Amino acid sequence: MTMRFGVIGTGAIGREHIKRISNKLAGGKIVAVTDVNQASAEDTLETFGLDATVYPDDKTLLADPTVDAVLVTSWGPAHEASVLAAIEAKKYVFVEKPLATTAEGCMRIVEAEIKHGKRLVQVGFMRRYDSGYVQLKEAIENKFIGEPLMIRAAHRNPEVGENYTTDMAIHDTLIHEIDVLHWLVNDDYKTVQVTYPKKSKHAHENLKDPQIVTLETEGGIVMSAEINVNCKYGYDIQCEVIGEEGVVSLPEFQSISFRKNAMFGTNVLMDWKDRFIDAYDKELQDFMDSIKLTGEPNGPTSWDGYIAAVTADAAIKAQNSGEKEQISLKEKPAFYNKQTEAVNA
Ligand SMILES: NC(=O)C1=CN([C@@H]2O[C@H](COP(=O)(O)OP(=O)(O)OC[C@H]3O[C@@H](n4cnc5c(N)ncnc54)[C@H](O)[C@@H]3O)[C@@H](O)[C@H]2O)C=CC1
Ligand SMILES: O=C1[C@@H](O)[C@H](O)[C@@H](O)[C@H](O)[C@H]1O
Repeated sequence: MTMRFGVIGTGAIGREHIKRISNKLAGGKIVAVTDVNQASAEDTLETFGLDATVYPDDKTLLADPTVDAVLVTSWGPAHEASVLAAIEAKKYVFVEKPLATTAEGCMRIVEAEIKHGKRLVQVGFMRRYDSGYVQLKEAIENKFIGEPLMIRAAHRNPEVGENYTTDMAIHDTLIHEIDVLHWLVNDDYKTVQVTYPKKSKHAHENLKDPQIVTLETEGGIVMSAEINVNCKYGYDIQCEVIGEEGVVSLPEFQSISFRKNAMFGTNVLMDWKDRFIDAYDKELQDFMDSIKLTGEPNGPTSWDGYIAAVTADAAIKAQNSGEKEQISLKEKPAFYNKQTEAVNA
């Protein structure tokens, strides 16, 4: 059976997902779109050849009985209201990060989902579907490097606009490391601290860039993540896990090597859209397939969105205090333990 999607937010990533569902993945179809910029929503019909209805807002789109699931790809501050409305309408939801911009907002979604009684929501933490990170996790779980002790990560963007602020380094950029690093080692965060190296001359006046975020887990693993969003040379994601018996590293993005003009080299990507293209495909294919198979999505949960929000809040506090800040999570509801057991069974 085809899953009929409504799309809330037809900007950069909304369009990427429309394209992959329409042209690349199996079992999905876009039947409805909306955007506060109505012209953008209308434009997707022609650009992607969609046979879809354009709605004025998320509420009217959700009232369409032909919509089985929604993609929430609007701006972060709009996510919570659309996700809660989708749960109320009993529709499946694939929501881009962040699930909500506050921990309290994420908790409202968790509570609504639990009240509904089965999982409806998947959060777009696509790195969990990237084959490089999956291989790292397998190596850690197979004890290939013994117990993991430390992680060194880097998240580098070529440049950011004037509207990118110091706290966005945490809730827009580091949020991917926050999600994937604790998942890799299956441990909970305990503390976070932020330090600022010498400022890059490419960072605009009010932006502190680069930043070093140090996360410590309950099990004592120390993770150092460099956020460097004006590195100029490319979009570069690094991750090295240092264990008692060895070290494993995230593979470089595959590209041809070249010999030319007395140089030997390889290309570095410039755009986030290309780096995790397979992972974006896999997360949405899994969303559709697992709902068809089990009636519930199988990927990152609302609880994962809550963990990321609490950790990001503590990291923003640490940006301002310069101190080591505590990360305090509420107890995980049994509802999400049950889901994890079912997935692992
Ligand atoms: N997983 C990933 O790697 C990435 C995730 N994202 C996330 O996806 C979301 C969207 O990001 P972009 O596409 O880059 O932003 P964008 O600014 O290109 O697009 C956002 C769109 O949402 C629309 N919008 C805003 N409020 C709305 C509302 N209440 N209802 C309907 N439409 C609304 C805007 O008019 C705009 O067209 C963000 O939360 C961002 O963090 C973005 C890029 C990569
Ligand atoms: O999610 C993303 C963007 O919103 C963010 O701005 C970038 O820094 C990330 O690399 C990208 O994956």
